[in-house]
Amino acid sequence: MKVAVVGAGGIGGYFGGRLAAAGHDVRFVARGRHLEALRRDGLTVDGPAGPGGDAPGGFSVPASALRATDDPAAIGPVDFVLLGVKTWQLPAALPLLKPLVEDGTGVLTTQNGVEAPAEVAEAVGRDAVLPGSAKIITYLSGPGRIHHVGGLGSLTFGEWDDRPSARVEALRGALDEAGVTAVVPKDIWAELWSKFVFVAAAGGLGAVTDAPFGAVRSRPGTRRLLADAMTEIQRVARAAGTVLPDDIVTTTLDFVDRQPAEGTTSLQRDLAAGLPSELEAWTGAVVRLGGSHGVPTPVNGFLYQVLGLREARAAEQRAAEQRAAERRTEGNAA
Ligand SMILES: NC(=O)C1=CN([C@@H]2O[C@H](COP(=O)(O)OP(=O)(O)OC[C@H]3O[C@@H](n4cnc5c(N)ncnc54)[C@H](OP(=O)(O)O)[C@@H]3O)[C@@H](O)[C@H]2O)C=CC1
Ligand SMILES: CC(C)(CO)C(=O)C(=O)O
Repeated sequence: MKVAVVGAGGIGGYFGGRLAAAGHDVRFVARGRHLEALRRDGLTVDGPAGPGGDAPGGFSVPASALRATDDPAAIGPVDFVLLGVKTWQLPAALPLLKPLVEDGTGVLTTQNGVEAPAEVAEAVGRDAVLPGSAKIITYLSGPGRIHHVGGLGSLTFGEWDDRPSARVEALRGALDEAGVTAVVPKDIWAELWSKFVFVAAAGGLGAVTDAPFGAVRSRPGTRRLLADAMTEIQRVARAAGTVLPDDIVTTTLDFVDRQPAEGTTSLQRDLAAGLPSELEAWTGAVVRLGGSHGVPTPVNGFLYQVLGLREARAAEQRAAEQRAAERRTEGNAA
C-alpha cells in the first residue's frame, strides 16, 4: 500500500507515522524546518502511544525509513492520501493533491467540521474523497516531533455514500495492523456531525471564556450555554440532511464530563496564542449553514462574532509584526 501524507502535523504525522512504522510505503509531504528534521532525524512520537492505546511510550520512524519531500510530483500516484492540514490551510494545499491522485486513489479527510470533504471534492472529485474523523489528541512539539496527549488513536472513515468498498476495507486492515483503531461506520456523515456537536460547542465556549472543559461544564450557566450551542448544531445537522440521535446533546455532555478537567480544544489554544484558527470551519460553519437552512443559531452567532473580532485583531497584530520585521531586515541590508 502506497500512502502520501499531506500535512504531516499532529494528525498526519501520527497516523502516517504509525503506517510507516508498520512497514507501509508512506511518503510525507512537508515543508520548512519540519521537513529538514524529518529527513535528518526521522519522526519521533512521544506520549501514551503504544499499540495498546494507553500504554506508556511512543514510537519513531528512523530517517533511513522515512521518505519526506516538499514535491508531491516526485511521489506520483498513491493508493491513499492522508490529508492532515488545518481547514484554513486547505486552499493552498489542495493543488498538492493533483500528482498524487489517479483513478481509485482515496483521499482521507481528517479535518474537524463538516465542510472539508466537499472542499476537497472540488479539487479531486467526489469519488476520490473518503470523509473521515480523527479521535485523538496530538500536536507538533517541535520539528520532526509529535506529542500524543491521549485518546483512542482512532480514525473513522468511509465512502462518501457509505457503500462498502475494497479500498475502505484495505485501509481499515492496514490501520488495524498498525495499531490504529479504524472504524467504518454505517453513516460517516452522522459521525462527522456528532463530533462537530462536541468540538464546535466546546471549542467556542472554551475559547470565549478562556476556560478549560472542567470549568465550563461545572458552572450551571456555561453548562446550559454549552447544551444550547449543541442543540443548535443538532438542528442545523437535521436541516442539512443528517438526523443525529435524539439524545445527542445528553451523550455529548456526558462525553465532555469524561474529558480531563484541564482539557481544551485546538480552537481555544490557537485563538489564545494569537494564531490562525479553525473558527470559520467550526463556529463559523454552524452560523453559515444555519443561515442557509433557516435555522437560528443565536448562541453560536454570539460566539462567532466575539471570537471573530479576536481573531481579526490577532491577524492585524501578526501583519504589523511581519511588517516591522521586514523593515528591520531592509535596514540591516542597507
Ligand atoms: N491534533 C489533534 O489532536 C486533532 C486534530 N484534528 C483535525 O485535524 C486537522 C489537522 O490538525 P493538526 O494535525 O492538529 O494540525 P497541525 O498544525 O499539527 O498539522 C498541519 C500540518 O500541515 C502542514 N501543512 C499545511 N499546509 C501545508 C502545505 N501547503 N505543504 C506542506 N505542509 C503543509 C503544516 O505545516 P506548517 O506548520 O508549516 O504550516 C503542519 O505540519 C485539523 O482540521 C484538526 O481540526 C482532529 C482531531 C484531533
Ligand atoms: C478536542 C479534540 C482534541 C478532540 O479530538 C480536537 O479535535 C481538537 O481540539 O481539534
